[in-house]
Amino acid sequence: MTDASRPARVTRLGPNQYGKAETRVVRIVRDGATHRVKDLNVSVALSGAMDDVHLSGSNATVLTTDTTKNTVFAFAKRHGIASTEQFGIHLARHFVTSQPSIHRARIRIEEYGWERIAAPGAGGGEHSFVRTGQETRTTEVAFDGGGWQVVSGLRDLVVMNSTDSEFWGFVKDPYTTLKETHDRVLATEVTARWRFNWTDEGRPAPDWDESYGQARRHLLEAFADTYSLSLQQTLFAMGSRVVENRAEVDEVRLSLPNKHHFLVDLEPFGLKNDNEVYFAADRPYGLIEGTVLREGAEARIPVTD
Ligand SMILES: O=c1[nH]c(=O)c2[nH]c(=O)[nH]c2[nH]1
Repeated sequence: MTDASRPARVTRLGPNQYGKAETRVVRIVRDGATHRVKDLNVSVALSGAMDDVHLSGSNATVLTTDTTKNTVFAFAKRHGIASTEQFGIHLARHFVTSQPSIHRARIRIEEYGWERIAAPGAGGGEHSFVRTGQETRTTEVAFDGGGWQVVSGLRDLVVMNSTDSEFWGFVKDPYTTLKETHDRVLATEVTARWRFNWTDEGRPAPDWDESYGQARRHLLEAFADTYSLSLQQTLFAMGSRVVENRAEVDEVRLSLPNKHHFLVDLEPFGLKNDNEVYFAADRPYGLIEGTVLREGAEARIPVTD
């Protein structure tokens, strides 16, 4: 076929990545009779010289997704799981430095918490656990052979203030029916991600577990301390509290569904509702999202995911 008679190419390959998603690994550390549990959900995404596998079907540059899953399990034994961040760093470094075709690795990790059951019987406190019903800890580590980006966070952290929340002074148009309120319930389910300014292994890494615990504490304390005139204002206060108190964090991205609590009309029953009985609606919900940045820092956490 001559060039002139060859049909014009209408497609080309755009950005791509691959890897095993959601490898569930549980690592038990047996310190005598006292056991510790790390329970993770690890997703690996690799990218690099992967044109041929898409365009010609040659798999010569492909480290299989099955291998990436096996590596997660092997590294849980070989390196242990000191923290989600440290585990992600081990994995990302391994994939990028051991395979010439892999130029970038992104490791997402969710951690599910387990608490000891303090039963009076023998051994209960040492090897029996109950899943913490609260939040899930999250981490995303990205490495391109040069710099690191670590974004940690949490999701499903449900919080409520039963007062100290008002909402008034908003736009009224022909469709507005919402009543102004000077005392409402403010409840949300926090998804937070925060970006560390640590980018290279020449510098000491933060103490990941300490950082997580403190960031979580600051989010909760700011939620509780803020006399709220809107969930947007509370969002900014929560993100600011983390950035102001944690020098290792430059950016906090928050997604806060407004879990509306509507006062129930009890008049038909001859009862007065003095801010006591609410209908907790599950949908629709207002969705308040925003990023808080350290002065001079750039927004790098994606707005939508
Ligand atoms: O804190 C709030 N922010 C809003 O933007 C909003 N909109 C709304 O209906 N209720 C609320 N509450």
